[in-house]
Amino acid sequence: MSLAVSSLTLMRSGRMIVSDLSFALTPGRATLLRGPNGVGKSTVLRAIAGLMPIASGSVVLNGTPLTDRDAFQDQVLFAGHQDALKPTLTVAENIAFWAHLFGGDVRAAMQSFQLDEIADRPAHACSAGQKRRTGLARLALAKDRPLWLLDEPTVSLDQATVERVASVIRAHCDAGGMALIATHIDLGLTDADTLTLTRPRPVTAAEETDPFMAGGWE
Ligand SMILES: Nc1ncnc2c1ncn2[C@@H]1O[C@H](COP(=O)(O)OP(=O)(O)OP(=O)(O)O)[C@@H](O)[C@H]1O
Repeated sequence: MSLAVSSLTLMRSGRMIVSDLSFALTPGRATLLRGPNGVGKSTVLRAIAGLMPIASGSVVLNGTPLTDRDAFQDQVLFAGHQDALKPTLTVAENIAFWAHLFGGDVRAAMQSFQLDEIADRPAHACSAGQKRRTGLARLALAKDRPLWLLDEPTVSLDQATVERVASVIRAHCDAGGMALIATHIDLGLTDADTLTLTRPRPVTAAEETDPFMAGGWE
């Protein structure tokens, strides 16, 4: 059980964002993905989640390559900047919807993120923090997915909920899971590993005119 990322290169709109990145995650460990704004943290998480193409390199999770799309993604939970809520559905309905996808216990997920009080509120009528808590209830549903990819999971959350999220991540890792977390906020995961991204070298004139690179993907 592991995630192995080898020589990963990622492009956005013809610009090289990440160059030749290699790292491995081992079961039972959380890794904080660090680096300044715009360095590519979300890009790395989205690429591993299969949400954007990779230019070169390989990503293998528990022996399954990223290119084996369904088998790979069945092992991954991605929680991005957006809360992925359906605005007209209530909080409870949104969580029930995800439970169809991930399995898990809707009531326990709601309790875990203290959502009972707002269970019947349409998502569009929730505050930013309530939306985020609802979105994070996916963590309680997707316990069986070994790899969690979390992009700034605690933005808009109060301190108590930040600690709650940290304890859910800790429990996931204690059960043998892996988590890769981009965050500018201290989650209190004192024993987590750290992976710091730095900017790739500037794009050369030759690369600028290369038709493959100039094409872009977005
Ligand atoms: N949709 C897009 N199309 C093209 N380029 C993009 C797109 N989204 C982001 N980028 C660029 O990709 C680079 C990496 O962005 P990314 O969001 O991965 O950074 P980040 O490290 O997560 O930043 P932050 O800490 O601000 O969240 C940035 O230079 C950004 O301008």
